[in-house]
Parts: sequence; C-alpha cells; structure tokens
Amino acid sequence: MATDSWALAVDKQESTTDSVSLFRKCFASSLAKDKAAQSLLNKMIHTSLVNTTNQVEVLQRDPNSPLYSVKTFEELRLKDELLRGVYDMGFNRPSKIQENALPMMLAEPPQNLIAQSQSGTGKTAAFALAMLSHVDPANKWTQCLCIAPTYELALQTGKVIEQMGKFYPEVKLAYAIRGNKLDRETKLQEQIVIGTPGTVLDWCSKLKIIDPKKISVFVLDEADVMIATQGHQDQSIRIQRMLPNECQMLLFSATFEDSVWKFAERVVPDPNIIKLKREEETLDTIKQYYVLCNDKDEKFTALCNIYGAITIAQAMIFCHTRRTAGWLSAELTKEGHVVALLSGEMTVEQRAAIIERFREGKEKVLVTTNVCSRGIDVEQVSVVINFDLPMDKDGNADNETYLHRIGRTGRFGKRGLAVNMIDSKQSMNILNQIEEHFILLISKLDPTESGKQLLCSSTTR
Ligand SMILES: Nc1ncnc2c1ncn2[C@@H]1O[C@H](COP(=O)(O)OP(=O)(O)OP(=O)(O)O)[C@@H](O)[C@H]1O
Repeated sequence: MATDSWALAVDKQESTTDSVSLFRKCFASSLAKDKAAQSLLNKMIHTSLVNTTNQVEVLQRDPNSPLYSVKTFEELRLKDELLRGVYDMGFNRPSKIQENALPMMLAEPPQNLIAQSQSGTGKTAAFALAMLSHVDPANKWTQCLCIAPTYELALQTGKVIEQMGKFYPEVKLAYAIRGNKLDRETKLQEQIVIGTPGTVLDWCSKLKIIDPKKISVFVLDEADVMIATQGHQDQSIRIQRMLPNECQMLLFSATFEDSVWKFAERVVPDPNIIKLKREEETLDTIKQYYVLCNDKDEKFTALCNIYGAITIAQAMIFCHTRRTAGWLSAELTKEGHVVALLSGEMTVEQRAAIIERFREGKEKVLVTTNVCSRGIDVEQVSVVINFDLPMDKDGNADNETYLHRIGRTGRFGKRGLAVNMIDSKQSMNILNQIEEHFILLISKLDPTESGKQLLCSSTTR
C-alpha cells in the first residue's frame, strides 16, 4: 500500500465506515493537504531568512549540560567542508533560532530537542547542519533519518541538505519517497535518508534496507503538519520506537498547539525545548473604517470609489470564498484595474509565483481568500480591504484572523489602513464583535465621499 496516501486508506475503508465518519476523514485529509501545501508554499517563497527581532525562549534544558548560545558559525567548530557549505549558501551568522538550537544539536553527548519557530526562520538549515555534522562518512550505512509529511516537503528539505553538503561529497543522501523502489536485498550505503513516514517505515521494517538500530540522529520535521494526518502520526511513532535509546531525537514545528506538544513529548524523550517568542501584534497604528452597503454589488461600487485611494500603496482584498474572490477580480479587471488573484485552485508553484510578483510590486492589488494569504508578510501591505469580514464556522467574528490580516508588530509600528465592507445585519454584528474584542471604534466612511476621506487619511498617515 502507498502508505503516504490518505486517499487510498479512505477508499479501502469505504465499505465498512459509515458516511459521517467517512466525511470526517475526507475533511481531515483535505485539511492535512492544505496544511502541507501551505508549508510547501512558505518554503518556496522564503528565499531568504524571515527578518525577526523576536527572542528565543529556552523553556527547558538539560541541567547537567553547560549549553551556550553562539553568535558565529566558527564557534560551532564545524568541519571545514561544512563551514564552506554554510558560507556558500550566503549565511554570514546564525539566525535567532540557530544561535540556541545548533549548540544543543551539536553537543556531546547528544541532546534531544523540540524547537518551534515560525516558517522561514532557519530550522531546516539548522537540522541539515546537525545531521551532516554527526555523520561518519567512512561508515557506509544510514546514520541519520529525517521524516517530512509529504513527498514535496521531503524533496525541499533534501535540497537544503545537498546544498549544505556540497563540499562534503563523501556523505550521500537517499530519498525514501514514493516511486523510489528498492529491493529487499539492497543495503543502503547513503548515510542520510530523508523521506515520508510510510516509505521510511517500509525501508526500516518491511524491506529492512535501513537498520534502525544504527541510526544516531532522527529528525521529525514539520510536526504540526505531520500530526494533521493520523496515519503519519502513528507511523512516526512506530519508526521512533525502532531506534536505539541513545539516538538523538530532534523535532521541529512552525506552530505549537496542544496536540503538537502531546505528540512531541511522545516522540522526544527528555527534550531541551526552545521556542521563538511571538511578537505582539497591535492594531494601534491602523486606521480602521467601515462602509455600509446593501449587497455585494454595492460593495463593488464602493470599492471602485475608493480604488484610487487604496492603490497609492499596496493593497490586499480579502473575500470569504474562492468564488467571490474570482468574481471580484474579474469585475475589477473589467473596470480596467490590474489586479492579481491568489486562489486555492492554483498549484503551489502558481501561488508562489503570484506572491513573488506581488512582493516585487508588479501588481499593487491582490485579491485573495484567507486560506491563501498566510505566506504573505503583511508588513509590506499598507491597505487591507475586508470585502468580507472574517468569521468562524459559527458565523461569529474571527478576531484572530482580523488581527492577522491587518495587525502590525508594535516594534515596526508601520501605519496602515483597513476598510471593512458591511452588507448585512450579520456583517454589522461581526464588526461590532471586533470592536468589542479589540476595544476600538471603527469609523464609518461615507460611500460617496469615501475616496476623498481615505485620501485625506492616507496623506495624514
Ligand atoms: N543563518 C542564516 N543566514 C541567512 N539565511 C539563512 C540562514 N539560515 C537559513 N537561511 C535561509 O533562510 C530561508 C529559510 O530557512 P529555512 O528553510 O531553514 O527555514 P525554516 O524555519 O525551516 O522554514 P520552514 O518552516 O518554512 O521550512 C532559506 O532560504 C535559508 O536558506
């Protein structure tokens, strides 16, 4: 069985499962796919380190080890081949998370680690370096095992390991992913294996081409995405149980909900724990307005009225559904406006290309749904239009999403403008809930005068 494929697992159970639980499974599966696609997208668009002023919190560390944090790669006493690889990748100094994580990962005796920091902060580069450092190239068997939630994510991570190990050709890497069929008799000589949990499990247990007892470093990447698929969670735990007690366990995640913690604690015994502190977002520097309309068409007219004012800077327009986003971008285009549309139907590559163009300022306006927008750094966007207000599945205000769309980190304090479009009692209700939650007053814009009003407020910003 293609063990990474949820779809297959669901198909097989169809005859024995009732329709409700089948629906739940399909829903969970599509959520997991969304998470994995988002994660891949983040990787593809973060061509450089995400600039973060956040501090790393060391939540737990082995009291017996004198661990320290480093400010330079030299302090880590890396092999020359690896230091050359690091500099060749354009890294001058360790990122915030790497400052603390690298000494823990390279320590003797090996230290287990659970690390959380947002996407693009240098986690992959950190554990790639740790695996390459621990390998003994004279030994022609697998010593480091890394699992990622999907085929594409495994390939992305593999690329980083290959790049970093460019000047260390004695170390070889194999991909345990679907399509890479190996015979039972094969004895894998590659020292590092990266793959998806199902195939890695097959290689360790069924085919026995990896001897799990010889693994000295086990990395579980993207734990939050991994646990979105129950099958992957179980497979990861089964792999971990085959490894020797002295094997170093490293787990990385971009987010840390309770479910991720629970999973992390099962997979990583006696961990050091580090976390990048989240910077507080604030709405203080954002001028917020609302426009009262009767329906979608009136909202469109109101949007056209303010269009001149909003395109002074870069703007993002949020819709609740893909359908509305598609309709809106088509209507704006008909009016002669140049807009980009970011939609869930697109492939990850197409989405990454659109985000890149928007980043470069090739388009000033981006129409999108919430799901697609996570990879965009809102700091660069100074106008946000909520064509539809963010709401949760029960129809209440989704305050967190509102904050995420328009919030700015206090430290940067850049000013911005947000316009909320109201077309029903329900959306007015949501607006009131948002005002109450954030303790603020959102001013009303006169639909006919709104363009002028906004222009005034953007020049006084
Ligand atoms: N010390 C560094 N100096 C400069 N650039 C770095 C450094 N470490 C990593 N990078 C670069 O920053 C980008 C993000 O790094 P990386 O992919 O390791 O982050 P990540 O936290 O693993 O992100 P994700 O969760 O999306 O995988 C990459 O382009 C990487 O090459």
